[in-house]
Amino acid sequence: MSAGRSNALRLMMNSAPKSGRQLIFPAHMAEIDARTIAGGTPGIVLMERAGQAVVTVLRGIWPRRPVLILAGPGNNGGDGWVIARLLKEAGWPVTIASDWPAGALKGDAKLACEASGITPVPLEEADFSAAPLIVDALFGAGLARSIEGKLAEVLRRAAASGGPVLAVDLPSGLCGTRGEVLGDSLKADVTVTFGAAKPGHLLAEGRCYSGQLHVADIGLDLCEGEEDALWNHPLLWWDRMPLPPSAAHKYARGGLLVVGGPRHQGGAARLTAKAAAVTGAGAVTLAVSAQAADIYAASIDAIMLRTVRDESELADFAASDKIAAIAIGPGLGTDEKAAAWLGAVLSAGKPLLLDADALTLLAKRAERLAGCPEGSVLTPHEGEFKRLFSDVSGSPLERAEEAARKSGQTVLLKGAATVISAPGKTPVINTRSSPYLATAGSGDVLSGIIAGWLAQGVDSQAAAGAGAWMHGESSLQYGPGLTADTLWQKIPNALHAIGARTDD
Ligand SMILES: NC(=O)C1=CN([C@@H]2O[C@H](COP(=O)(O)OP(=O)(O)OC[C@H]3O[C@@H](n4cnc5c(N)ncnc54)[C@H](O)[C@@H]3O)[C@@H](O)[C@H]2O)[C@H](O)CC1
Ligand SMILES: [K+]
Repeated sequence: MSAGRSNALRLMMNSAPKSGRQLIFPAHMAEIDARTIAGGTPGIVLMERAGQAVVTVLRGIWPRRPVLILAGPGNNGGDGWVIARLLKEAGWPVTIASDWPAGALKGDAKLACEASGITPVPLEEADFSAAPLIVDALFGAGLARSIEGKLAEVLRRAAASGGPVLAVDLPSGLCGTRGEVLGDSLKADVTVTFGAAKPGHLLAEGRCYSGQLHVADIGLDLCEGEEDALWNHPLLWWDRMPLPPSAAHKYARGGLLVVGGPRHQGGAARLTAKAAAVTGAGAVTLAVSAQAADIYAASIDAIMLRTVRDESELADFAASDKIAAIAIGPGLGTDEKAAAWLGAVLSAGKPLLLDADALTLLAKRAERLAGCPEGSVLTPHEGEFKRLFSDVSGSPLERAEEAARKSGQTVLLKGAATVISAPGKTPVINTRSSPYLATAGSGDVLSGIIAGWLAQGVDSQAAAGAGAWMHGESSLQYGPGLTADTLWQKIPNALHAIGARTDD
């Protein structure tokens, strides 16, 4: 990416540089914390900065009001004690509820507690009746087991109070690695985390429990490239996307073959083809059988239609110079003919976008997965994933990574947070999306966007990352009333949003 393009993008997206997209597991963050302390920054200084960062966010959102801080036995609780002291110094009415007074604390947390000069009330006596602003500093990165008993009870009382909640680092009870709630947790309106977001803030229940996420820089010794995952953003892939040269020719901008299926399923492949064309593939051709051709022809304008007699004619066309990539699966069907057509495109050696029925067919004949051309993308939802990789378990992040390793391809596992994993590469988590995307045909549009980039020569990981982000951005631009029929019309808005203009 030229410096101009990069800077323009940063300005346009109002975003931090790429390092701001790092995701770090809690256990890894503890190592970074220890490294930073060993490098000469005392732990109490980090805790002071963490507390100060929380107070800055808190005061930027809420005017002065009663605050109830729930403080735990470890350093998350220590942050809570720093926050209590700083708010008290600023004249805020602060109560701290904790079963761990100074005598029960160790290290920096003990220092922070002693410096506050505040005596805590036991958690059981925490008074939520006035719906105070609740600061959840019970457990953070050190959560080691399920929250149960009277700790779960205090979280339930806090939730029932109706007061707003700010979580320190992680909502207590939320697993920062997998995003699952262990026992019980407290939904936060705002979460302030330190150094980098954790995968658990985004995966599974994490997004819903974390609320608005703020990442505070507290001077941790965090290196570029040591992240466990990346949070999807155009900064991760935009420099790998082509913009059309001034003298562009349609085939030079990428020929895409979309394989259609039977008459009654025609809509899916058409949506894929339209989305690919809008994404910038210069020439999109739908290949269909003679029996289905009239149905397909009825509602495509800029898409070319090619009637093929059988799999050998399809294989010849797929292998031709005009085709740079192939999308297959949406509306393909799962009968013998569909299986034969899938076999025909597998043999062409072009990057494939494999979705829907193509994944179902591959699950039935696992040896075919090994025959997929390098640089292909698989886009399973949970059900398709289970059929295709029945022996792979774990969190979405772990499963996508294992599936990418096994298949040798880029795997995009769809979900509330979509995970993209390419063999040997850092996985990417996409949360740019809207719930309105949960509608029939929306996946066909995603396939089209990814295939549109593959046809333009973009590598599979970048194509999948861009696909997930643009699909989500298009849905956000659309808002309520979204249907997959017209979602592709918002793809240009998504391109504009990321600054996809040719340079003057
Ligand atoms: N580098 C940073 O990000 C910084 C983080 N800070 C804060 O420190 C916490 C992590 O502190 P740690 O002491 O490691 O863990 P916790 O405070 O989260 O909890 C450990 C404590 O809790 C007990 N425990 C764990 N799970 C349970 C449970 N389910 N029920 C009961 N008790 C439990 C465990 O035995 C320990 O006693 C991080 O989140 C940040 O908030 C620093 O302040 C700045 C640098
Ligand atoms: K917490």
